[in-house]
Amino acid sequence: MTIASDQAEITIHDLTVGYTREPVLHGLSTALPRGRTTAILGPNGSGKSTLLSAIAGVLRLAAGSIDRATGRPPAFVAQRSAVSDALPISVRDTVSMGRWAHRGPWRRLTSHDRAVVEECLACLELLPLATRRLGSLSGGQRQRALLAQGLAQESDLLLLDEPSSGLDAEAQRLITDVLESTKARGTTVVQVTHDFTEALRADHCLVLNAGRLAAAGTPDDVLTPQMLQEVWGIPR
Ligand SMILES: Nc1ncnc2c1ncn2[C@@H]1O[C@H](COP(=O)(O)OP(=O)(O)OP(=O)(O)O)[C@@H](O)[C@H]1O
Repeated sequence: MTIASDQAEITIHDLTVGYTREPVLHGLSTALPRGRTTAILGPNGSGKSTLLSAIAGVLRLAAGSIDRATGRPPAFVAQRSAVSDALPISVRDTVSMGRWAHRGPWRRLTSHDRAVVEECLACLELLPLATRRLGSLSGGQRQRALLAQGLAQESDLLLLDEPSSGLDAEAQRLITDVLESTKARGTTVVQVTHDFTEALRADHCLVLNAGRLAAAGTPDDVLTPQMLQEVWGIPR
């Protein structure tokens, strides 16, 4: 499925990007629909997180372009392993940092900022943990805190690297519900995932294989038995 240019939030043209001189992604061109959920799938090392980081603007492109329909900075929720355990900040402070995108670092938050923070804590069921140190939380609790920080940015583009991995069923359901209501408010959600069930709920899928785009389209179009065999080696 191709996304019409007036329906695209992100248009990627001939993207080549990597960390060393050897590129990880090679000549990738595609578009991601606005106000919808896109799942980025592929085997380990296929370049999913690299693509997400490139969209987030934290990697310098070796060639090609990534264009946004809107100019607002995206909210980027990295994998939980990217966040140091040593940070001596509370869960509420962590979520408040999401407001820096609007206010600037260390500025006093307005009453509106504080209301957004409390709303994001509540929607991820974090109010009972709000005064706890981020580093003292379990992995799943911390993952929820980082998602709440991403939501507090109120960006129209939410980028998530494996938001549900390692979570119990209840936390996964909570995150699914939160992402659904985020999309319902018009936010474009892009998430890296290894979970086919999660991908089947997305509106759009990108499949990467060895740094190249293997397929793009609706889950039904893309997650075919042939694709599962070709990319993941899952027997038909
Ligand atoms: N910071 C880095 N420096 C150098 N190489 C990196 C870095 N991050 C990733 N790579 C390399 O880029 C390639 C793609 O990695 P990436 O993390 O994008 O894959 P992925 O599809 O997200 O993998 P996974 O499913 O294991 O999370 C891998 O070969 C990896 O070793």
